[in-house]
Amino acid sequence: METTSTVVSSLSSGWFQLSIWNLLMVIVGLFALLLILHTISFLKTYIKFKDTPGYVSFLPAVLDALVKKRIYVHNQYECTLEAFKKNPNAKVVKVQMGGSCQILVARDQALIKEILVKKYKTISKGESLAPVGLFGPNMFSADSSNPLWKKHRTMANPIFSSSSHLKNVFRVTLEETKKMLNFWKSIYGSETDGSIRKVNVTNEFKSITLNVINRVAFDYDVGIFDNGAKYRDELHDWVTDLLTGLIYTFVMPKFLFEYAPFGIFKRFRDAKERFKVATLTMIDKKQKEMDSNEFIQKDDEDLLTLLLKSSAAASSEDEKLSRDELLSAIFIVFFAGFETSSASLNFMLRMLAKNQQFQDEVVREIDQEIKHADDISFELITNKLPLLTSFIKEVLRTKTPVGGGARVINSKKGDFINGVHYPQGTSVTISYFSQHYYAKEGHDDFDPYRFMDKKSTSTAAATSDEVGENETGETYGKGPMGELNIDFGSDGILPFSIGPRDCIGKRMALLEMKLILVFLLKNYRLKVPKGLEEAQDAVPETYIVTRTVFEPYLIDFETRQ
Ligand code: HEM
Repeated sequence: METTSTVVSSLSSGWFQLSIWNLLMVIVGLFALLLILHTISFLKTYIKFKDTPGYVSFLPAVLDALVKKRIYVHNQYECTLEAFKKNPNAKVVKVQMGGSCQILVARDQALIKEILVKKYKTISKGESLAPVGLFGPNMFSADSSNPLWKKHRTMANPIFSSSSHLKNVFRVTLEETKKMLNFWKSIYGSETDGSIRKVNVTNEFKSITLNVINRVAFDYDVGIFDNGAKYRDELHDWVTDLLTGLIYTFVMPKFLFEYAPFGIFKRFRDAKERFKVATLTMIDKKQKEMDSNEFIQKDDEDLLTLLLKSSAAASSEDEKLSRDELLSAIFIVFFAGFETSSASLNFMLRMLAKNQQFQDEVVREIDQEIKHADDISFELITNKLPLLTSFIKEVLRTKTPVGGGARVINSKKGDFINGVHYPQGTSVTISYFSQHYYAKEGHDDFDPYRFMDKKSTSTAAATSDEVGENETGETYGKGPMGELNIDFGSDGILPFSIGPRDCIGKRMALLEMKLILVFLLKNYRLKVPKGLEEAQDAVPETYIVTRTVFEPYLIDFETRQ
């Protein structure tokens, strides 16, 4: 009996030892197989792009970023700039990480124009940004050859370009800025002279840009400033879950977002559902309003009204907008329309608070033009205050909000870039980040006067109210934006990209940001809070989607006497 049990136990422990050993062998074997496959893929890619100079890492992109302790997107931008620096004469470089490789373009305005303007249909978005189409393809995610893109872009264009709509942006922004200051006073408290201290501008500007985009584009009042800090925080958390989850969908398996009952996956699902319900309610409310006799025709109709009207007028079912299409159109304007502007404003406020002497000069410029904050006019914002305009451009240059525009070679025959042939499927990115570095030599050399002497070289319709497109789709004319216009030709920067796929909201963003700055500077002196100078200098910057900070910027708003 004893002998039998000893045999059994020694057998089973032997089997156990054997199975652990086997398991280890399987893991080592799998790892070796993965390594071999990875090496083959790395070598194949290396050989395919061997003629293009650049940055090469054996590690896949996620690991390369981990090793450098950088956020994934930020690492891509820094490696691109490194590649350009290492190859001082190159206009085209590569960034190869593991088996994937991007071709990147900067330094040559003619080449950038050729790709973004002339070739926008062949070197286009492809499916690279498909995940941004959360509720189906939209203006941002759809390829240039997709008729949906042209349809949505054409419908939305008047909202973001015409004089009457831009004046609406002006009016709404001014109203919201005043409300924002009262809101700040209620949550941060104010001193007897009205000064407000240690305002977390990184967080606060999200509220105003959210409010403005919703009112302007959808005639919908989110009302953040009419409710307390709790409502604001809850709304910010919801929106953050939606946007963070969206970014993760680019790099993590899809099924996690559909089924995983925990963490960001669940929060993202909940946020998406909440967005859907809120938006459909908004659509139904607007539709009811339009169906009722009380509907008032306005010449600055919002995007939602335009979309619903054009869908109602469509002659065939195909031309009508489905509910998902409407949802998707609304989502993209909301998504693209607030984070970029609030992040840019954050850096603008910080630069002004940090550079007191420069702030003096800007304030002098504003004081020379207007006596009182009530005198701020559309004309003042669009056509005057050249120093402030130059400052805004310099912040957009050095703190490039969107670091690159990803494209894919779509034509079967491939395409030539700078004389080199690249096959179909090659990822080609215009590196706005690197272009801004080379645009005026010296990315970190912050010079707010840099753009003072640059006059726009836009030829057609420079003084008219119209903004148009030439035969290649390049926008021309300053239109209602007057001098508040970024011209790639003379300024050398492209924070809003150029060509038919440029930022549809660029005029709105510039107007909104400059108006908020003028209103704040007319009423307050911006300062870094006492005792926090060093800590604020040390706040690290990064890119998550747009350029941002790891910790918030805090600003004192001291009432001007
Ligand atoms: C400082 C603020 C902003 C910056 C820096 C910015 C930047 C950009 C850039 C660089 C692109 C092109 C991306 C690419 O090359 O693929 C873009 C596209 C776009 N932006 Fe903006 N943006 C800003 C504000 C806004 C606002 C306020 C809206 C409001 C609607 C908006 C809506 C869009 C849309 C819909 C597109 C896609 C257009 C298309 O593909 O046809 N953006 N933006």
